[in-house]
Amino acid sequence: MTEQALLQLRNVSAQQGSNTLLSNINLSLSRGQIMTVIGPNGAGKSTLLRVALGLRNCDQGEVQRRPHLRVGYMPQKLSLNPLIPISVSRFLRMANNRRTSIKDALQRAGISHLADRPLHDISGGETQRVLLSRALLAQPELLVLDEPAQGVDITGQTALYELIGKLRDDLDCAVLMVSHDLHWVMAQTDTVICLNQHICCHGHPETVSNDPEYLSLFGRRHAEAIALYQHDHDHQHDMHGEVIQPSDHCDHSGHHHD
Ligand SMILES: Nc1ncnc2c1ncn2[C@@H]1O[C@H](COP(=O)(O)OP(=O)(O)OP(=O)(O)O)[C@@H](O)[C@H]1O
Repeated sequence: MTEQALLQLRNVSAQQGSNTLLSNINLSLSRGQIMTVIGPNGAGKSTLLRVALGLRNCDQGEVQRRPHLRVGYMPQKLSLNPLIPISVSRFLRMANNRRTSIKDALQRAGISHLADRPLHDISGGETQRVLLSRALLAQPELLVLDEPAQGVDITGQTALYELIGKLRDDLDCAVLMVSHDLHWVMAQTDTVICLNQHICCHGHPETVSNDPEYLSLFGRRHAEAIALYQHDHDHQHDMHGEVIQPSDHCDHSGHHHD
């Protein structure tokens, strides 16, 4: 593990029965870096976050986190019994590993005004910010966000992603995030990982946007996001994400993979 790295995955693979969820994943994340994982539904993005956090074991390879690393995790879903009424601050008081005050976490997430509101009465976008503030309670050096902007309207998405950038600056933390918002990803992320069980391509957003596999996965759905980029594919995936036209492929960061 390099000195600056907070998190490193080496040759990580994960299976569920006979299904391969992750195959030969390598990544390294340092303080101050925003790394965004993109990929189609079922590509293994949430699994990758969970393996990185140690919430799920990998079957092969190695996951290293810096010792005593403070991590804040915002999961994809909030699972709470809707029959139990609970205020936002009470919900936050239930969090383990609190290193900062609830007031501070709410304020950083821009939702101080929601402290006494019932959790079940707030909007989807507000709920996302509550989950973000819960992740901030750990005073994280690594912030792990699984689709933070889901259920948030377009204006709210921009504000939320700007907030994530500001948190990175203010806390000098690393951010590992899953996002489907390619416009934002391409504009603001330091490193993009394009995942489809294996890492199809990775690197600076502009480089990834030029990668044949990125275009193959996202070209149609996000035509405007890639309008600037035009080139040929060098391999394709079958419906299980397997490469069906393997070729010696360069990932644009100087590393070759199959
Ligand atoms: N515990 C589990 N048991 C069985 N299958 C699982 C389990 N966890 C994940 N999977 C399967 O692994 C695959 C990857 O799931 P994962 O949630 O990591 O994908 P994702 O890229 O985050 O998808 P999405 O964009 O839809 O959220 C899916 O096919 C999913 O059904």
